[in-house]
Amino acid sequence: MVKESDLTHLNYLRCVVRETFRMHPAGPLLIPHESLRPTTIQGFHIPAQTRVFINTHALGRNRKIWADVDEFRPERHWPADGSRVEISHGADFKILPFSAGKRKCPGAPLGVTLVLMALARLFHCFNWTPPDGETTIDTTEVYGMTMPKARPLLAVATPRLADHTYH
Ligand code: HEM
Repeated sequence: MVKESDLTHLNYLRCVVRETFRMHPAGPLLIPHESLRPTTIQGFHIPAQTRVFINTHALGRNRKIWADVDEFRPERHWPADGSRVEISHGADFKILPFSAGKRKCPGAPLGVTLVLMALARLFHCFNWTPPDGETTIDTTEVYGMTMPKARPLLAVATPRLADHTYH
């Protein structure tokens, strides 16, 4: 069974999770913040006490940053030097699933570990197919403070390991 110590080595799975957060961030506008003092960022003036939203959903679909934005393509995150794929934001700030800075999600390491572990075990233990008669899995979302799926996920799990593994 997959162990926590395996997770740093599962680089393709890490790409899958990063790509999922690029396309489907849990909070599309993160949590609203307020500027304490006036500032200017890349020519945009932000007065003090302005409510600021970070549109991380738009960041993940920004065509100046990403090619083929609507394609789920985990390989795009594969590091040329073989280093570990970063799922929280890296130095380039190209995705911000947990926000950044001093109010960044303090649960990010735990969140990343739980998501990786759940997926790793589900992929290791089962083959997954769409329900009978369907060829794809519907990933349409509802926009709001969070982004739940529009329709419940329906997928068929078939065990792929020896029986005793599941007890
Ligand atoms: C995949 C899982 C998770 C995601 C995608 C996520 C995402 C986020 C985001 C986007 C924020 C807002 C940051 C901002 O203010 O801009 C946040 C805040 C926060 N998260 Fe998470 N989170 C996850 C898991 C967790 C876990 C497991 C915990 C606790 C064990 C946690 C605790 C918190 C807390 C306390 C804040 C508020 C931080 C503050 O305002 O200073 N999160 N999270």
